[in-house]
Amino acid sequence: ICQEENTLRELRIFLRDICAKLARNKQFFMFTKPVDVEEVPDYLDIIKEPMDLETLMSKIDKHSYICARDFLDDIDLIVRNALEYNPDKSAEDKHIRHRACSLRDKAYAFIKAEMDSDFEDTCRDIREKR
Ligand SMILES: CC(=O)c1nc(NC(=O)[C@H]2CNCCN2)sc1-c1cc(O)cc(O)c1
Repeated sequence: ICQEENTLRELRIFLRDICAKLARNKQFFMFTKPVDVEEVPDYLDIIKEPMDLETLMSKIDKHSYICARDFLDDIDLIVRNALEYNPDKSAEDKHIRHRACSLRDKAYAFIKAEMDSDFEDTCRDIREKR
């Protein structure tokens, strides 16, 4: 169990670093905080499960993720929400969809580049046992 806690601590450190790098990227500014209903009044009528990078970071601290897959599922939620809320052919919607796809690709690339697969396998085993 102690070894498991060490593994999960290492995972949290790793995920915080990735989350911080994504949040620092100016391109992803609109994904960094919960959508402000003042700015975007109809957002919660369309998007039932909002997600953003600040919420992701607080979920790391609450030990919500025990493998990279769970973290990437919330990244995918940010992306899915942006694609659903911005479906139009307009330049603005296309731009936001492009940024969302770029966020997903960068997140997956960071995980792949910095996480060796047997570390993720170890995390998956811990998840299976819980
Ligand atoms: C994150 C997101 O999905 C988002 N989408 C928007 N789309 C639009 O405004 C499109 C929708 N189609 C019609 C033309 N306007 S604004 C917006 C947003 C931007 C911010 O600076 C902060 C924030 O919290 C949310």
